[in-house]
Amino acid sequence: MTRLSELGESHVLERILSHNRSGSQVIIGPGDDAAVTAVDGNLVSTADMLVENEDFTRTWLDWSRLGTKAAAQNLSDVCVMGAKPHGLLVSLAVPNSTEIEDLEALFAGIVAEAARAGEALGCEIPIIGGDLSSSGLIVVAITALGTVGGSGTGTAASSAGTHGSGAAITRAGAQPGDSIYLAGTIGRAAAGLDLLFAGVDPNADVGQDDPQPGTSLTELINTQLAPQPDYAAVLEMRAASAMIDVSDGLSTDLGRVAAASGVHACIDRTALQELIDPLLPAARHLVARSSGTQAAGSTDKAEELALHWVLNGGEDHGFVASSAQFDTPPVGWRRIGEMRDGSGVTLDGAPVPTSGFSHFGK
Ligand SMILES: Nc1ncnc2c1ncn2[C@@H]1O[C@H](COP(=O)(O)OP(=O)(O)O)[C@@H](O)[C@H]1O
Ligand SMILES: Cc1ncc(C[n+]2csc(CCOP(=O)(O)OP(=O)(O)O)c2C)c(N)n1
Ligand SMILES: [Mg+2]
Repeated sequence: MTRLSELGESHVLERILSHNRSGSQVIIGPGDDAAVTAVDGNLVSTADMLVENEDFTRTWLDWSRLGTKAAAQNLSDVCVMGAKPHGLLVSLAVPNSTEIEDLEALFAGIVAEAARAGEALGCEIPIIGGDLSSSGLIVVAITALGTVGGSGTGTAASSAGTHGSGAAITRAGAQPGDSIYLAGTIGRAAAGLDLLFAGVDPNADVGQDDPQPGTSLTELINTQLAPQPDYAAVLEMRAASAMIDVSDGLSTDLGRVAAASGVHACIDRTALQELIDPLLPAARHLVARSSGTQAAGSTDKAEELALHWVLNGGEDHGFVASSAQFDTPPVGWRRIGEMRDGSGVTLDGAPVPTSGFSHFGK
């Protein structure tokens, strides 16, 4: 085990970049003052960071999964714009005492998730640069770059894209009459976070003899620690009027689409039941732990908690899109409601308050 303080910056860089892959669009990669890439189309850029104690804690820290999460949260943002990613800039601040093997695991996690996204989207996504610094707290900040509107480079065709968005799919194109679709999951990462905060043993018996795939306690925790967005689903959503990545929770993120588009998003509770039911064993377990009993009424509380996770939990990086172009949902998507005239978000007609995550608490 070698600490970064024993190696110095250039050797650290050499070790971590040994995990990187090349990309055919890279003209100048890591090593010069800036990277140069050949792009075709309009540039799409996004940045998201993971900060220790705000987005993860050292107690749960697994460096490889931290890399997965940092890459996933950025790649999903590029992808839901209907763009194809072509490079990542990775900026890291870590303590001097960090072991190089851990930093290598972080990089390998980023590279592996970029490869998974690249495979789904038919592109190469190398790390093209970044920055290193030392800090008491761990910060992983990634900038992801992609393009839309080139000669066949976008991932999805947008009906909104023709109206001044450079072929990108924005939050602002939803129309009354559009169906609302969800790809991937919502609620699992939030359940995982509550399990982690409660210190639940992932192997605890919660009466799930045969859990649905992805919903054992371990898998819920893993969705929080290393989300796996369904990038390929975006390729199936060929005619989205609006699209967003659910990072802060459905209530907040669908609310953003409704506000930007000037429509009312009506969610159908029946459609959410398939997302709620698999979370009930974890919810019952947490409710029973906090009340110390299996008291009557805890079933209602568990249902309430599972609905809360589904409505307000982000971080699975599910995708929400609106479109009027499909009779049946495209592969990988489920219909969860409809856009109407008006404003705000409702669940079976009842207003859904915006209760998703906000860094500054409000
Ligand atoms: N420090 C900043 N400087 C400039 N723009 C920012 C900054 N932080 C956030 N934004 C922009 O505000 C918008 C909302 O940010 P955010 O909620 O993080 O979006 P997302 O959920 O898609 O990551 C994004 O377009 C983002 O680029
Ligand atoms: C230790 C810890 N506390 C709280 C959370 C919950 N949390 C942190 S960030 C976040 C939402 C997504 O993060 P953000 O930076 O807002 O991503 P963006 O919306 O910018 O994509 C949530 C639910 C967490 N994952 N870990
Ligand atoms: Mg962000």
